[in-house]
Amino acid sequence: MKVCKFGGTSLADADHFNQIIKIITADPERTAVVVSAPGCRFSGDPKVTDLLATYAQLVLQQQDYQQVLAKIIARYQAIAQPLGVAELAMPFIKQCLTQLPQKTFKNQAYLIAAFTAHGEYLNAYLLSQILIHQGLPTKFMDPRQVGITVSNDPGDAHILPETYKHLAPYRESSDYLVFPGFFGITPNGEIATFSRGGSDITGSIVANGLHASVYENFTDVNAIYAVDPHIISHPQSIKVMTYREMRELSYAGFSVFHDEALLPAIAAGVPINVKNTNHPERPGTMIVPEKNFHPAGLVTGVASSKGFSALYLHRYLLNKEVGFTLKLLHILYKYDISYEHMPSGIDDLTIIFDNQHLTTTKRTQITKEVQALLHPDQLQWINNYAIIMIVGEGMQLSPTTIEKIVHPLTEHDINIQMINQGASKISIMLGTNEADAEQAVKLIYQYFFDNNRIV
Ligand SMILES: Nc1ncnc2c1ncn2[C@@H]1O[C@H](COP(=O)(O)OP(=O)(O)O)[C@@H](O)[C@H]1O
Ligand SMILES: N[C@@H](CC(=O)OP(=O)(O)O)C(=O)O
Repeated sequence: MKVCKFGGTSLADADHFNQIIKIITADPERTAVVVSAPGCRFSGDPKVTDLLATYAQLVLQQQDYQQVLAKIIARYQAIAQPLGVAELAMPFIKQCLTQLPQKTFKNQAYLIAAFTAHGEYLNAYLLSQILIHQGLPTKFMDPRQVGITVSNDPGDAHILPETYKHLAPYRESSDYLVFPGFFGITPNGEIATFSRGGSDITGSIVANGLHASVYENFTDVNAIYAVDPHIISHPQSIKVMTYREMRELSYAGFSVFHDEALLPAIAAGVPINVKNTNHPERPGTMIVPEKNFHPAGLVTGVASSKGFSALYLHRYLLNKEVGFTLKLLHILYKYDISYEHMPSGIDDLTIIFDNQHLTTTKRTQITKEVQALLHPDQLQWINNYAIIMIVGEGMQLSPTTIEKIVHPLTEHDINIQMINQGASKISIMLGTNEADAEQAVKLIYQYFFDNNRIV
């Protein structure tokens, strides 16, 4: 059995629905399907998930939501009508969407989760109706009935292990199984979503639970490229990469695949194949376990991510002071703040935070407490911080990679604020100003990949 996940752009309109049905029916192994909500049809077109988020906000602010509700219904209508299922599917879709404001939710975060999850929920329902209409035996895999069970974190849920037991009975199914991506049901019966882009996570969970031979992730690009195509046009494709290379690159900005979507597939040893919905005949990128992997070059990919802040602390003899880091971590724990990285030297320590987890109030609280408890000689916040991740299994074999990375940057006067060579030896992380990040990525990419030069 193969699990196919289709992203929002692959489900944006009726033509794309026809295309994905061709893909599903072209291979008898493709029986499990995971769908996102309808995505952008053209540049500037809102994703249904974003329309649903606006709908939720208008309801919370007790403002008129009729216009956005009509837009959401119209997106489903525009798919259902040409595919001949408007009469069959639209009454349920309209009813679900219209009744959302009358439902009661534990708190605002659960309301937002339930509204946004309906993008996937109704799209999976719609695809099921279309497949049934075309005479294909199909089950709509409603997460509530199937038992896709997630933690009590409404917008950032994690899968609970019982889900895999609940999926097991469907392994032998010969029907098409259509799952909505992006959300599950908490033990208390509330809807909770994964973080944005989280339908990739559902695909991986389903691939694990159904013991799939492969997890095919269909999107709108031919492959995972060695660099974000928004930074370099027509970059080199990656043919094969390892799970851990992908994990590091998706964490640092390769938005094509959610960084939390690797774990379930890894746990079950399911290879992932990222493919283009519009060119399914192309091989795409295979993401595989480390064993038996032979790197094609030193570096597999270069990613960058903005939106970080760094707290720099200097204290003479920091290395000799027992408990300094412990006290610091205790302060972060007290204010419920996670950190991303913590490189340190003999007298210095830098902690890098993702701005999404750091409110202005929390920042003020930590600053005061660090000053009061740790008495640093110097404390400085570095704003507009970006990280750049250079990743490659091949880097383990060469002691000179760091020199090759740093050289083009120093030649172009790019100030590197931090260098962190991961314990895994397959990645090197740099910290720069946000303003320099894109240029740095371009220079590193050009050095390692341009003119088909694989170093
Ligand atoms: N290294 C990369 N390789 C391929 N695509 C990338 C990369 N980095 C960012 N992207 C972007 O990811 C997009 C696909 O992800 P996404 O929009 O989430 O697709 P989907 O709607 O199919 O889930 C591509 O269109 C591309 O712009
Ligand atoms: N629709 C959700 C989940 C998702 O994964 O979407 P997509 O596959 O279009 O990235 C979102 O927009 O976040």
